[in-house]
Formats: sequence, structure tokens, C-alpha cells
Amino acid sequence: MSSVIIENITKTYEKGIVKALDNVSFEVKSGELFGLIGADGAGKTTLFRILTTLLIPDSGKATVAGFDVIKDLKQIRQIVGYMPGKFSLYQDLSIEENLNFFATVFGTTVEENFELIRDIYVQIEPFKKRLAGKLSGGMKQKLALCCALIHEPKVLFLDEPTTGVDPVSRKEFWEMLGRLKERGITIIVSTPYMDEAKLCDRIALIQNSKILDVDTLEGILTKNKQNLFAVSSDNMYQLLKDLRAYTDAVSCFAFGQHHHLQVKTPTSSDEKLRAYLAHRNHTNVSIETINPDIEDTFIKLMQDA
Ligand SMILES: Nc1ncnc2c1ncn2[C@@H]1O[C@H](COP(=O)(O)OP(=O)(O)OP(=O)(O)O)[C@@H](O)[C@H]1O
Repeated sequence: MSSVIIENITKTYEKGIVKALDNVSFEVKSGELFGLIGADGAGKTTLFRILTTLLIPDSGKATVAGFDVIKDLKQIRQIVGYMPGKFSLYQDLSIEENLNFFATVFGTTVEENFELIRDIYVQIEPFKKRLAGKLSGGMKQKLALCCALIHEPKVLFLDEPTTGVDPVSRKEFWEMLGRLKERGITIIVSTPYMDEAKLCDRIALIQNSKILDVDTLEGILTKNKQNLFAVSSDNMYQLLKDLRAYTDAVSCFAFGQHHHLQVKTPTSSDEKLRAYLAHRNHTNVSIETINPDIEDTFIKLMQDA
């Protein structure tokens, strides 16, 4: 059963000049941990605001747990938890006060739903008198998650919860999401970090207001096979230019210590490429055939779009 259904949602700002969502459609199944992956400005926050009834789309239809995001906003607000990317906490209230405040707004108490947040809350409880404004990034993130959970939502929307958070806290956060999923909560989480795709049941890739693909990570990688070489030499700057000018090149991008070169021919030999680079006076050349990862695939989908 689908928990969230999005059909042809379009949203613009500034009298139609800025397109934030362009005919977006996909479904999230009940109990899924679903990732919305895309760079800054792709449209993730706009979609979350529409699904949590804070914004009205220009056109299209969406339902959350069967409720319509325009007609049934009261019901939706009772059953969703939303952790916005920014400003979800009252900085001059303490941990304890923030939590009590959010519980009261939803007509519940911290005690009533404590079991749901216990795991997360025990980690910040020693600091419960501290003002939210004085907490570290990781602690703020845990408190914000507790506040989004305190009314026991059926569907949880988390907008870039791990942006700007250290790697250890990021890992812990995803482990917490795994435990919440086991309790049957549908979770939709947005992130600009491609490596977090592997932690989701399914993902939607979003770029420039459009959905590029929706599937499992494996599904997306399998559908978008490409012939790739990881190439390096002593002169990486010139190498990028030369690889882009290579006759068999489709595209080439810098990836850390290597450039990833996509070639047209499946049987393209590295010998031919090696000879070409030698002719261009490159030294210390390394060429390796590699399988594309999610970042390579995202770039390919962007080019195909
Ligand atoms: N209130 C607004 N007025 C005008 N343009 C806006 C507004 N909110 C968002 N936009 C624009 O809409 C597009 C999508 O923005 P959105 O915030 O939804 O993306 P995002 O993927 O969440 O990125 P970010 O993490 O930077 O917020 C961007 O071009 C953004 O500049």
C-alpha cells in the first residue's frame, strides 16, 4: 500500500519565473525508508512543504496516508512529523522545554509517547536544561527528531537532517532511522549526500525541479550501465581537457584523485586510450575500468535529461 502519492505536482515562485517542481510524480510505500536525493535548489524543501500542507502546489495532486494535501490539511498535520532543514527548534528554550512545547501543540505529553523517542532522548537527556541554541549540530539534530516524533506520526518527513553534521553523528542518525522504520513509520528523508542512497529502501533522484528516476539503488545502477574508466596522470588539469577531447569520450568529470571517463564503445580498450594519452605527453598514467556508482549515474541521468 502507498503511504504518499504524488501526481504531477508543479510549483513555481515569483509569479511563475522560478520553477521549483516540474510535473513531479512518485509514490512512497507504507513503511518504506525513502530517500529524496538532490543538490541545493533541486526542489526538495518545496516538495516537503507541500506534503506537510505548508505550501499549496500550482497544479497536481498529492495524498499522505490517504488524505489530500489541500483538502485534508488538519488530518495530515496530526499524522505527519516534519523536521525542517532549518529553524525547527526554539533556540531560547531548553531541550526539555522544546520537547514539552511540541508535545503540547499536538495535545499529547512527552510521557505518553516516550517509548518512541527513548533511544534518541537518552543521548541528550544529560543536557536537558541546556538551551537549544547552545547545543552542538548533532545534538540539535537529535532534539529536532525527538520533537518531530513526539506525537507518534505515521509519516515522518526529514529535510536534510544530516547536512553539516559530523560523520559519526550522521552514522548514528541513520541507525536511529532504521530503528524507527522497524516500528512501521514511513520515513521520507532528503539529502544532498549521494552515499546515503544505499541506506534507503528506494530513492528518487531530483535535479532542477525534475525527478530523474525512482527505484532501488541497485535498480538505478543496473538500468544505467555505462562504460567507465578511472584515469589519472601527473597533470590532472590537462588530463581532464584531453580526456574530454578523446574521440570515444561521452563525458569526463573530476572525481577525487581520478577523472571518470565515460566512453561510447563497450569494448573500448585502455590500450587505445593509453596510446592517446602518451601522444599527448602525459606521464605516470593510470587507467582502470570501473563500475559506475550513484554519483556517476546521477551525472549520466542529468546529461540524458
Ligand atoms: N520562497 C521562495 N521564493 C522564491 N524562490 C524560491 C523560494 N523557495 C525556494 N525557491 C527556489 O525554488 C527552487 C527549489 O528550492 P528548494 O528550497 O525547494 O530546493 P532544495 O532542494 O530544498 O534546496 P535547498 O537545500 O537549497 O533548500 C530553488 O531555485 C530556490 O531558489
